[in-house]
Amino acid sequence: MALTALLSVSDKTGILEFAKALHALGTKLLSTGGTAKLLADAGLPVTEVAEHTGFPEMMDGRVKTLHPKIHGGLLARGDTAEHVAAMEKHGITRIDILAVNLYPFEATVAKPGCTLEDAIENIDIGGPAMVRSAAKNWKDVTVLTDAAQYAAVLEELKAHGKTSDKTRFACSVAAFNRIAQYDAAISNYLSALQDDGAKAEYPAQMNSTFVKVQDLRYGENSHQTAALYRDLFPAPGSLVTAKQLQGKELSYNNIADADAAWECVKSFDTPACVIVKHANPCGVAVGVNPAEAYSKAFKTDPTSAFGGIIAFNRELDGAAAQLVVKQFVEVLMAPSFSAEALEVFKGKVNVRLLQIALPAGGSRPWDQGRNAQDVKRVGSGLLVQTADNHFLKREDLKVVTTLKPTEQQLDDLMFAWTVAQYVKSNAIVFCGGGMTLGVGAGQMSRLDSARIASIKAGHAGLTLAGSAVASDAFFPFRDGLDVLADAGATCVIQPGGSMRDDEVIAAANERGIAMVLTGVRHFRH
Ligand SMILES: NC(=O)c1ncn([C@@H]2O[C@H](COP(=O)(O)O)[C@@H](O)[C@H]2O)c1NC=O
Repeated sequence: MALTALLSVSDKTGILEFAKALHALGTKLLSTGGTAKLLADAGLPVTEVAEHTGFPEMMDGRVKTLHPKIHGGLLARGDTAEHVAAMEKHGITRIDILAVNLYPFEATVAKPGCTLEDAIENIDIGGPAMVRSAAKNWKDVTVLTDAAQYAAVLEELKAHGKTSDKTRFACSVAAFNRIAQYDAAISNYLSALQDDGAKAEYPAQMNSTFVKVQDLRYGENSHQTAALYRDLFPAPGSLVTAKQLQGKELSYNNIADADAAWECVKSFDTPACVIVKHANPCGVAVGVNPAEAYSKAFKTDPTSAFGGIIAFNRELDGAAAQLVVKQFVEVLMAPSFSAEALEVFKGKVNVRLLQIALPAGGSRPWDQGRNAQDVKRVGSGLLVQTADNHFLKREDLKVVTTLKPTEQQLDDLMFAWTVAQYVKSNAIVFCGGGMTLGVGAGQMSRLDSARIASIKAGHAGLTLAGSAVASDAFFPFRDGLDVLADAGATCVIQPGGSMRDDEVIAAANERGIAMVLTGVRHFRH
């Protein structure tokens, strides 16, 4: 018996070709106003839903398909005698295939100046209702909610005259997912609306949709299970858009560390390299090319770099690859890899190579490829904040000491500040000559971070004489500054804002240090 397909789409992409192919297979076509017109104009025999139900489309299209002849045709179970009898009694035709895409609610509310009225009129009612009916009755009905599904379904129809259970079930799941996304968008929009019509930054209810990228072997530890999900529409240049070119499966910790490395390396204009261990940079440097940047970054802390996650913001070329391959590396990330670099790592089958396109607009696209919001789980709750996407400009700096920093010192301070943004608090970062010299991370006391950073520089055989230091937050007392001065630092960048700023500034003057304040803090927990 010939199949019947109901086509009702707002986005008409690919629908004509799909309808033509269905028609060629002998499928009867049913369709709503605009879609029916498109098909009829192309010469296809199509029955309008209004003609099929004997009920006109009305109320500006608010009522088109909401009719028992449509929903009975979608919901009737083929294996239930009572359902089949009801269809016969009421002259209901089985609808075997349903292709629907919904009124563009998400695109409408994304437009600047969208009114509540525009938004409400773009809430599709009949479409989701049909999709739910068809998806519930997946054993009898194939439901398509995305033009990308048309080709595969046609292939099956051509080959077998029907779709498989597996395909229909997969289509049903995709359909319910689409409805969930759609309803989440409506709920988010409406629950963010305030009395004055403005949109609240944080809606009364937050509905998020994430799509699974992959299961992971385990979580942070082997007794924990884990998976990676991505945003429905990931930002270009973000970690989840990475293509793995070779290497072992990524682990949970690999991904967390890779994200830290990638976010940090993206912050530099010039060729840069970031080496991360346990979510903290243990070596960061800029250079004339990736090879030089890597050599400098590695020197900061060769011990910690072992088994590190290494990110570049330029193509990884053969010269840099020849250097990196000498160390044990877990993950290597770059916007691209030269043929020579790929050849170097060909034999290192375990090394994971991740290629991530930098977003258009250069390697320093502050507003692109970064999350707008950060979220963190707390007991039965979610902490939400705007992401720390503050990027300091040189002109924002306030010199507070009698000694003014030189241009070279300002370069070093800006570099140190950029790195400190990606180091867990309390962060103290000694730098010089475009490289990190000592990194103190994640300590409960700033004083200890300062001590650790200086000890680590010593272990790496690096001198801190004449170094520049960034502190991610203010110095509560002068003691932290004294540790930096004792180590050999000559300039410091910090937010300021402590009750004892005067004491700290006086200490800097006393110790011959040039100090600049940013007015912005970069806590990272
Ligand atoms: N009201 C209804 O009964 C109804 N039935 C289907 N629609 C939608 O109408 C759109 C297609 O309309 P047309 O074929 O007229 O261009 C589709 O997005 C479909 O989801 C409806 N529109 C809105 O609810």
